[in-house]
Amino acid sequence: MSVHIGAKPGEIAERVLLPGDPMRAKWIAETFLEDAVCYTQVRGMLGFTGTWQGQRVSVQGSGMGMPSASIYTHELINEYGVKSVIRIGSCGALAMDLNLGDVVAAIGSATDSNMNRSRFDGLIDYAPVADFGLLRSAVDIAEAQGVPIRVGPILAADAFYTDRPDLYDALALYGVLAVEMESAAIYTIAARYGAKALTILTVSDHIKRGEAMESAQREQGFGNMVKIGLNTIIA
Ligand SMILES: Nc1nc(Cl)c2ncn([C@@H]3O[C@H](CO)[C@@H](O)[C@H]3O)c2n1
Repeated sequence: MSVHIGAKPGEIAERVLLPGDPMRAKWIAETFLEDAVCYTQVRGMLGFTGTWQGQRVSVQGSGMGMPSASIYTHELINEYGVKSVIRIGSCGALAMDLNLGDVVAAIGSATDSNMNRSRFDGLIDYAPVADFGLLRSAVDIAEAQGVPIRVGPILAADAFYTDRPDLYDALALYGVLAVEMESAAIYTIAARYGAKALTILTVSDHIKRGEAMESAQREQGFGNMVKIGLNTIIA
């Protein structure tokens, strides 16, 4: 086992979906995977391995925020030989032409986190980006599933509650579609250690319009995203 994941070698598939919420990892495993087995309950951050269309896939909770997501991404790749990760989660929309329930694929991820700045002594703004092959597959698969998918840059923020909504307005002028809290770390660590990464999100809130999804809507909306994620990671 690694410091934060209680799996034995070989118990985690090379392809891993990363929801932030461990209870959503459980829901995905129980709803979509065949023969799902829980391989870790360390700190309540559940992980499961099963099969999707006959292919081994794992689903691992990452927790909220880049420090937590960094720990799980690092250990999955470096201790368990994971080759590709797809974050699936929720986001708050900034773009006015996005609506609740829309699906977004993050081509890149701006961040206010210091985690990347400190990697380069604050001298270089590293650009965390998605793996192109996973992104292309996700777009093709989403279209085949009849689910429109919006591709663009997002913001991975350290704070959920911000005092600076004016900065979000400025980012929207540069085409930033939405806000979440993990993608920049997942992209950076996957690139650093030679794995592929993608983030697919469902718009659960509209920050500018002050709208939020009802919980029932969330489950249905997330189902489309999960299927896109599963079909993409085995493609
Ligand atoms: N900053 C932020 N803002 C909004 Cl409006 C969000 N909507 C969903 N999330 C995601 O959901 C969790 C916070 O509820 C985080 O993991 C984050 O990635 C959001 N994170």
